Amino acid sequence: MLDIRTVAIAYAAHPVVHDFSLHLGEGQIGCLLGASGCGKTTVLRAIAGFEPVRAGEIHLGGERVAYERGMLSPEERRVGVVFQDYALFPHLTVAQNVAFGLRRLERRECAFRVEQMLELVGLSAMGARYPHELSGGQQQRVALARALAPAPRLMLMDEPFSNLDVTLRERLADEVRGILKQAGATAILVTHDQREAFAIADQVGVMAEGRLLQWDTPYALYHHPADRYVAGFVGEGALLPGTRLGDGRVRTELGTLRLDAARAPGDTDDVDVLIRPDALRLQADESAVQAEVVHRVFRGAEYLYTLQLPSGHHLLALAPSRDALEVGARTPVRLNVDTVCGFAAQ
Ligand SMILES: Nc1ncnc2c1ncn2[C@@H]1O[C@H](COP(=O)(O)OP(=O)(O)OP(=O)(O)O)[C@@H](O)[C@H]1O
Repeated sequence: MLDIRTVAIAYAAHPVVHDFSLHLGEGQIGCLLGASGCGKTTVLRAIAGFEPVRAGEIHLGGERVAYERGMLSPEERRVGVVFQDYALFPHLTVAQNVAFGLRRLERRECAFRVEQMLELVGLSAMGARYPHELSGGQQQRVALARALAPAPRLMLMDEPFSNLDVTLRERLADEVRGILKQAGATAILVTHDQREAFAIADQVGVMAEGRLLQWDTPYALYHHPADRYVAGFVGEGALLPGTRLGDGRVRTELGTLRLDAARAPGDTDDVDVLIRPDALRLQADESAVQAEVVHRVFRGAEYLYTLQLPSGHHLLALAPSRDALEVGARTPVRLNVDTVCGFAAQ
């Protein structure tokens, strides 16, 4: 449905996005994730038709909509856009807002479509209200219904949850995922919140400085990051030095492990392996390596511990908060994985 091929985008003389390619299938939800200023919104604007491309091509549903010397207008692309601030019309009711993009439809057909959309987003009873009479989450769902009503080829959402309470975001992201899937929509959204990205998307792209570093499932991003930056940006964890043994294994302070074959760290013998907090078991048998708890953060069900190994290296570990360890306590630790990602040591 969406095919971006080696696209470059610039503002005047400033290149902002470089050599950017991705593919999103019909009915899939994609998400661009990255630090502030990395170019996420710029990519979204280019897909929508608000920004030209300097090189490469964008194809939507098999049709070329942007290339170096030309572009279709946003209307011609038939994309739906949901902005950060919802951009609802304050003087129109909820139903009139949703009907806004349906002016070409005959009246009865339009009313039917509005009803269908409000039902989809769970706001059937609110059609006669005005936006200011709704909560932030409800307004966001109206914006979604309005964008979905004309059945766009692609939905684009720029930080759709950023105005909402942090605790609500993950739940809403999951709810919106359900709505988009039920509507059979293909969508791409932008966020800097990885929990949100994981909750909503089938495919997530991590961007840094205008480049797409990895375009993958949330699971693969977490467990098989393409490089050190992605490893550090997505999820928690620490890098532990190791020495390659030449048979696809690596020796570390916590034992000998297999290296993830999909992420071979090149020719180097010195590698840093990625240890996620869920890969460590604390209070293991006494023969395991002894670590000291140097810090801990309460997470409710779990504590996130910072552990110091005898070498002085620090690791992060998650463990049930009921079996709490105090700062200063010593605990035997073991890895409960036998394959790890390794990156060339720096
Ligand atoms: N209209 C513009 N003119 C010139 N430079 C711009 C313009 N819009 C954005 N930029 C620059 O382009 C770069 C990418 O901006 P963009 O808004 O795409 O980043 P982002 O990843 O969406 O950031 P955020 O998460 O903060 O919204 C930034 O360095 C920004 O300063």
